Amino acid sequence: MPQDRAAPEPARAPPPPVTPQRSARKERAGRPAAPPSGRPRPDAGARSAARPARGQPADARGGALALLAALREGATLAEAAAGAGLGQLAPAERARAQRLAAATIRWRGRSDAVLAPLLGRQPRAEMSDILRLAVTELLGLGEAPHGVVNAAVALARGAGPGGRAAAGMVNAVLRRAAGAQAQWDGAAPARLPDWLRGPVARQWGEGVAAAIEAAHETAPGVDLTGKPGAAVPGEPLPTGSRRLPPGTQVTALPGYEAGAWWVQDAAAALPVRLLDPRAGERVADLCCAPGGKTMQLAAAGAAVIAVDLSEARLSRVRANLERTRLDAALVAADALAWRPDCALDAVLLDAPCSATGTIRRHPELPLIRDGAMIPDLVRLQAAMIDHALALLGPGGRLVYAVCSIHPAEGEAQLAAALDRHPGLTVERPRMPGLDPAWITPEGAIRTRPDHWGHLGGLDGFFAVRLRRPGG
Ligand SMILES: C[S@@+](CC[C@H](N)C(=O)[O-])C[C@H]1O[C@@H](n2cnc3c(N)ncnc32)[C@H](O)[C@@H]1O
Repeated sequence: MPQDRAAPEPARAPPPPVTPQRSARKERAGRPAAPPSGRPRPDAGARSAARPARGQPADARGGALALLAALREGATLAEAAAGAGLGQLAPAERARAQRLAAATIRWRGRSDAVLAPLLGRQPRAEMSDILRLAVTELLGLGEAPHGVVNAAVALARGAGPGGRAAAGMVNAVLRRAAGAQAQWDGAAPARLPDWLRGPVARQWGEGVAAAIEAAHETAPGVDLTGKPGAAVPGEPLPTGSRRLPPGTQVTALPGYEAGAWWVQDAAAALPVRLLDPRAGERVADLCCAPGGKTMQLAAAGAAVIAVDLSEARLSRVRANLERTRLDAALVAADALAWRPDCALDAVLLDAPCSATGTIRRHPELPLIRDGAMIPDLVRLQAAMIDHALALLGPGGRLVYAVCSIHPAEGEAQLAAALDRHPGLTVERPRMPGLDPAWITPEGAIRTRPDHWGHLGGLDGFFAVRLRRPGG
């Protein structure tokens, strides 16, 4: 993502887990983890765009184009960057390539508005990417026109058959685009895709849909959650998290080595605060990786069983627990098949979802998803809620959460769960710092990317605390 950091534990999974993952994977006995383990920054100066050798990007611009090409094949930016897309680029160039690609996607509404009147007909995809990247650099990042235009022309020339002919068009279009700052500034942000915009606008109105689109143009800051009493760097946020500027390198900050805190969006930190775990309580974190919420639960002193389907992703939970010297029993299992040996006091279900609340950090998501997965996700979430409730003792509590702004995964999911489970009650949030406007009429927490605009926004999340009857 645009952040130039060796993200050791992002709050959310880098590739948004939009596909329901279920398999008849054999349950493995839990064992305790080993005890003590942006707005994209303007880049200085245009650099030369060397021609890629044998398909490998030669510099950050070539890398950005390789990432944009991978998105057309359905990859996320993180997947593309982790794969072969960036070839042998040095770390600083890789980071710059990622920032450029993310900025190009984030601001595509503006670059398309600038380019549309300058183009006779739509160029092929590679040329469109070269043009959008260059317009983003010129008008979004304020880079020097001659360097940006020369680099784009060189990239166009090297872009396969027809490249030499297209280079003339790229040159002419960009020389005119360089003077279109007013069109850029006045353009609308990229629209949400219809499959998401429709439900969002029906739930909260056209104005909110537009505000969310505007919020998606801003790269998120880096939020930290600390252990109780720990000194945590960054500006304090009302809900207890701390915020650092986008792109902050966290590994050099005080407290990193000591494991005093971890990276977690302020919205992602709310579900565990809503659950309010107590020392000694038996709590399951049913979809735990990469472990931001597991660490919160463990730091509160709960006896945590952290379950995830993916062994590979569980290894990140293990590494995070080691660094923070926190403890949880890790279980690789399908949450729908897993059962503890005795009833639980509480369950945190941070369910697989469309991840549409995280478009600020995954700006490519609207380009690579078509909404077809929503019904399957809703069915999986409902089955997980039912199973999670069955794991609780009488009076036990369940927090259901999703990093989604699709109401089918949040508000409608809650209504359906209450219909299926007579006697189940919603417990309204009582945490400090919560904006009362985020509490729904039913008593759930609903954050959206357009909230906290004055503080830099936060992810879209839905979280609700449910209590089983009895106890
Ligand atoms: C939204 S992420 C969880 C983020 C995590 N709670 C955190 O705060 O760091 C969803 C997780 O659900 C896991 N998952 C998906 N299907 C699952 C299933 N059937 N059983 C258990 N875990 C599952 C995925 O591997 C992914 O790690």
